[in-house]
Amino acid sequence: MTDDLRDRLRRAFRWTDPGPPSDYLVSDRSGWWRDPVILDGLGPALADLFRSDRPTVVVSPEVTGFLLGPLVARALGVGFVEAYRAGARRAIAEPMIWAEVPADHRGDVQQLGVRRRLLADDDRVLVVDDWAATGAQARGLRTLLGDRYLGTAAIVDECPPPVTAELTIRSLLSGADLDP
Ligand SMILES: O=P(O)(O)OC[C@H]1O[C@H](OP(=O)(O)OP(=O)(O)O)[C@H](O)[C@@H]1O
Ligand SMILES: Nc1ncnc2[nH]cnc12
Repeated sequence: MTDDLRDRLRRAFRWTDPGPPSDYLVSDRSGWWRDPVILDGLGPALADLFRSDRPTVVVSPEVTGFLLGPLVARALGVGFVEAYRAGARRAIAEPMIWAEVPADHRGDVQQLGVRRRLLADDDRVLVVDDWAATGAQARGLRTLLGDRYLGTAAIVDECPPPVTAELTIRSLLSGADLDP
């Protein structure tokens, strides 16, 4: 089943060329969400990467994580917590836990924050994201979550192997699976 899903993910993915002045290709992941078989399979497939670690909650960074995280949470039978990017919207008028996200694949340093009341000290947190490029979001969320961090489940992981191992990133595809 997971091999079928991997094939489908490869087929539904495209690199797009934004044209000058950009000199790199941009990932187009929209075909993943448009395919009902992929949408149905992603939650359970990502959940299976960490099911034996018994997560009690899923946390994902905005914005694509808000789409994917709840699918995985549902497959695990647990709840979902949003991790907001500082400055992306109006301030949230509640006590938050913030952590710095080191420079990511765009070179941006950001802050991610979650509502404090939604996480218990003994939660076992699975981070879910569509893509791990440098591991910056995973690293920022591990800082934020501390001992509660179990690891990160991603559709694509193109981090260097030591980063993948250090941050316990597990994925359905590697960067090489999507070579242009
Ligand atoms: O490993 P990193 O270097 O942290 O990169 C991974 C992040 O990059 C993407 O976010 P992006 O802001 O490009 O897309 P999104 O707004 O669709 O989530 C992706 O969704 C991850 O959150
Ligand atoms: N959507 C994406 N997120 C992170 N890294 C990427 N590299 C190429 N596309 C990407």
